Amino acid sequence: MTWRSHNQIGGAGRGGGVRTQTKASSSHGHIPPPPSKRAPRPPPPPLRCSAPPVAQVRRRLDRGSSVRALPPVSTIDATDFSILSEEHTPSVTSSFLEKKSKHETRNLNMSSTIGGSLSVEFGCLRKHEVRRLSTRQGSGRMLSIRASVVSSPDTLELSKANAKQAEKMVRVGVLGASGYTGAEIVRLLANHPHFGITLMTADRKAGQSIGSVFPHLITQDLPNMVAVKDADFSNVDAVFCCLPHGTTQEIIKGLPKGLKIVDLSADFRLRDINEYEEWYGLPHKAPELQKEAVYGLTEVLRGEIQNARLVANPGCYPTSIQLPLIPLIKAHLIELRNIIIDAKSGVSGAGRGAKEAHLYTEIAEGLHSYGITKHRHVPEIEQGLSDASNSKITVSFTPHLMPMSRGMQSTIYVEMAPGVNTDDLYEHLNNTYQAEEFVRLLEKGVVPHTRHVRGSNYCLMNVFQDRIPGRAIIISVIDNLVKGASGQALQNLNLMMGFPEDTGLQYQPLFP
Ligand SMILES: NC(=O)C1=CN([C@@H]2O[C@H](COP(=O)(O)OP(=O)(O)OC[C@H]3O[C@@H](n4cnc5c(N)ncnc54)[C@H](OP(=O)(O)O)[C@@H]3O)[C@@H](O)[C@H]2O)C=CC1
Ligand SMILES: CC(=O)N[C@@H](CCC(=O)OP(=O)(O)O)C(=O)O
Repeated sequence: MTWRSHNQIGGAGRGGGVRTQTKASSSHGHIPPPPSKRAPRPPPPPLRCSAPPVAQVRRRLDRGSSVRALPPVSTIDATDFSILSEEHTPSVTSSFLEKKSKHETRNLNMSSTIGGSLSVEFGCLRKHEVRRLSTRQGSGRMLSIRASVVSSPDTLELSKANAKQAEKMVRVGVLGASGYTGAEIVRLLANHPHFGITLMTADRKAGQSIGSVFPHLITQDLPNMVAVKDADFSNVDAVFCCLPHGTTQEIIKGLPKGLKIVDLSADFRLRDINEYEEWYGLPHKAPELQKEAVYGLTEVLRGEIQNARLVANPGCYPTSIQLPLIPLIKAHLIELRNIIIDAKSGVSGAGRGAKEAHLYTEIAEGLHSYGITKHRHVPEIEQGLSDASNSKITVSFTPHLMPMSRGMQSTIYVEMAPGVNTDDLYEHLNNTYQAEEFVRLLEKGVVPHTRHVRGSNYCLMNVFQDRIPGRAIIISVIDNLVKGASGQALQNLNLMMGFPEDTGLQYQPLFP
């Protein structure tokens, strides 16, 4: 019996899934693993940056005695767990376990609440990666384990693996670290096991420390921000470019050619540079790089992103809109005409720079429509939808500013194809995204709200029947700064560097 795991549902992380297995109890309460689990395993392949994770650790939980870590079957940072809390319902006993300090014993008294016997196999845990998995035992009891991995001091294999990991640390530059998306990159990388920030740039705030610009990041021991012109890229393997559009093309053109780049601006998103010039009112200054750029809508273009050097990270509105619409268009479930999109954004979507339209007095206590018929995300949305249909699609799109700091909702009105109903749309989206970590269809009838994704990389969506026959309403929500910007950018750089795409992104939403 297998359970859905982060890696199994995480796309590029599929290389190693977290699996759990339950077993019936023996008279001693000690159940040997099934024969297939006991067969000698081949020696572990070496850890490589570009390889999917290989480490596995197997633990066996025995009735009333202990949680025992079996010897690592491969190079692994092993850790232990202690009971964090227990929850009881008439049919379910849940034990929430958490990692013990790395110097504590591996034998933990599990108490009788666990019952039965359980073998839990964690695939591919990486240092500092946090996973949660649940398994229902034969008795109907539920065991939930929240695990993270730290260095285990007691195996030689382990320290070798750690040394290899350290060698492979990716040195990351954040250009525009004093802005909202740059700060969000710094926050996300604080828990990334393989990416370390070696360079940060700013413009007006050049020369300042991260703690002075963003006190919430004071705990991060990072270099001071420098102006781009003073940046030393000799210590950098990859950059997140979090700069305003228009300034980005020339800066990226001047970067060393060996760098991997994820550009969060709009400068490389439109394949047609004439279209860029028309919608952005600027000449394109790096058309040759435009040809190389890969559009970074991760769940749709994962294969191309993996091999890219320069990724154009999608805009926040286009992300929330294309994720539900592209699969429906590809499957011919909706008509290509009369797609109407009503979208709302938190004010952080506009960046940190002071603008009159974004003053508290302009934003609070009201709703602010803008960019009607001419928002610069229209060509980006239409490019993605047209690619999906192999024909030119046009949409009606109206964005709004909401009196909230972060969050984005797109409410999308579509006509269904003849003979198609909302159950068909639901089933198709469900099938499309069931293996994805970060895109989730809610249960039927449940309404996605921006508060359900705050601070996380999730896109939640659902489909509703309109009162007008043949029409459906799709609601999609993201956090504009995470899945709409820095989170998706990190997902992409993970892929480009050969790591599971969810690395460093396992944040649950902050609620309430
Ligand atoms: N905010 C969002 O939700 C999203 C933003 N994006 C895009 O990501 C990019 C960054 O956005 P965001 O972080 O919100 O923007 P901010 O305005 O908050 O930050 C901009 C950053 O760029 C620096 N900067 C400004 N002008 C220059 C320049 N001429 N040369 C070098 N550095 C400069 C700023 O430095 P300093 O502070 O020192 O002046 C700051 O670090 C933009 O292209 C934006 O459109 C994409 C998706 C969503
Ligand atoms: C609320 C707000 O102002 N949002 C921005 C879009 C944010 C975004 O995705 O920007 P890029 O396309 O530049 O990356 C806007 O409407 O221009």
